[in-house]
Amino acid sequence: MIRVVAGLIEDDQGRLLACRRPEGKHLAGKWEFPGGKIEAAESPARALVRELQEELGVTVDVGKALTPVVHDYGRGPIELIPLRCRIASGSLDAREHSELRWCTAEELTRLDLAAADLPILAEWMTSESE
Ligand SMILES: Nc1nc2c([nH]c(=O)n2[C@@H]2O[C@H](COP(=O)(O)OP(=O)(O)OP(=O)(O)O)[C@@H](O)[C@H]2O)c(=O)[nH]1
Repeated sequence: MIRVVAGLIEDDQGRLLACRRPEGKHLAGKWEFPGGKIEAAESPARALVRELQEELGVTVDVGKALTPVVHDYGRGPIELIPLRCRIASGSLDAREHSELRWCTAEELTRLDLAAADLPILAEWMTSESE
């Protein structure tokens, strides 16, 4: 199964960073939490640090994991592993997304999120902030 890590990046106001998938990719136009495929022999946390450096130009401190979600968009199952994190250094640069947006919980519920992210958002909304 393809394993994918997704970063729940929180700011000081308790908002999360949502990222919009660009045209030409699977799920174009949908919003997601930034991250990507975990490479062989790589931990989810290590993969998240690498992916967020590549796609957003930031270094993150990785926190707690939420419950992984298995989802199939019709191309085979993926396991999406959510990790809470915070930006430690760097400034955000949308290198692989069409748009970045800091969102409150209420704003996130109104975004057109990728289906696999919906249970993750629901769990995040009921969890205490670290
Ligand atoms: N990064 C990321 N991927 C997600 C999320 N939710 C979700 O369903 N995915 C799916 O996980 C897969 C891996 O994401 P990716 O960003 O590394 O892959 P990709 O689009 O570059 O490659 P692909 O088009 O071959 O799948 C994609 O099919 C993507 O749609 C999410 O919140 N973050």
